[in-house]
Amino acid sequence: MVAFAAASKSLKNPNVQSAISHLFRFQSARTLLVQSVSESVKLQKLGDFDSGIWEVNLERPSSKNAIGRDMLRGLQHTLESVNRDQTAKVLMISSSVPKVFCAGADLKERKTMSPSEVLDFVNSLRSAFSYLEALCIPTIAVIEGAALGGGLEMALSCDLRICGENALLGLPETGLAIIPGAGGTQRLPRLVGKSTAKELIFTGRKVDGKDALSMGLVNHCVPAGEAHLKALEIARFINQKGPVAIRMAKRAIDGGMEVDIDSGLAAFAEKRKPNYKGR
Ligand SMILES: CC(C)(COP(=O)([O-])OP(=O)([O-])OC[C@H]1O[C@@H](n2cnc3c(N)ncnc32)[C@H](O)[C@@H]1OP(=O)([O-])[O-])[C@@H](O)C(=O)NCCC(=O)NCCSC(=O)C[C@@](C)(O)CC(=O)[O-]
Repeated sequence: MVAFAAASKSLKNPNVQSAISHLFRFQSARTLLVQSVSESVKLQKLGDFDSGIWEVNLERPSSKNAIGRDMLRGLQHTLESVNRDQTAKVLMISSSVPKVFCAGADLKERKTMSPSEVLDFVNSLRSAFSYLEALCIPTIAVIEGAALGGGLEMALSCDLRICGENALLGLPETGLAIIPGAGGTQRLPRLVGKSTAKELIFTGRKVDGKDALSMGLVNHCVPAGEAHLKALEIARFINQKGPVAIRMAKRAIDGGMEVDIDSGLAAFAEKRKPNYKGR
């Protein structure tokens, strides 16, 4: 009884609380379930106190996670199952291929496609990224290494981006005589400003993690190899909050950014979608 009282007293000590939260922060996550949606896309659900944190893992080493038709289907099915399941609270998107997040569209497969097949593919990729952006729960892209072309466009569709210092981010499409067709021309300027986005897209320049942080392209840049840990730390903070409040906050921010502030607040207060004026 005396020992119990002493233990509960020490639990109230701020130093002990801080040590516990430090331990909690660095405790590695336990994966409870791995679902293989396609050969190159795996869905992991973390367990124990991380229950609610889900992770999409890109795993196509032969092409540095370049997205072809099969991988795109896997991604679409995965995102749909995440959106359907009320137990999912936060989604991380990461790569199990060293030194790369995603190399963009599969350019080898592209060579085998007819012009109309290319058009269909790019439309589907764009829709998949819009679906990702509109997912009802927060999403975090975990970027170690290259996130290029469609790979960066996927990360831009997430709510947060965490990268390692070794990251290489860019939209090199104009060098291939195409444009970033999966939303990069729209999402990059909204994040870093019109002029910086134009410079990056016109020149195809690739930036490292530190530069990406300084231009607001990522939320955090951490030492190489630590992006996953940082993302998990943030996912854990989100996971402790009220899930309905988090979903509503995401809707309010995303919906409100499209309209002027008064319309955004009115729509939120009346629990309706904003009335968009004009096109
Ligand atoms: C990622 C690094 C830095 C790794 O650089 P690295 O580690 O030096 O690896 P690598 O360059 O030796 O590549 C390893 C293997 O991955 C393949 N690979 C690599 N990337 C792709 C790809 N995209 N498509 C298909 N295969 C790819 C590459 O061909 C090679 O295959 P192998 O020769 O061993 O058989 C380098 O490989 C690289 O720079 N890749 C190209 C990145 C790029 O240009 N991405 C833009 C693609 S276009 C796009 O995304 C268009 C889009 C989505 O916006 C709109 C649209 O669809 O039209």
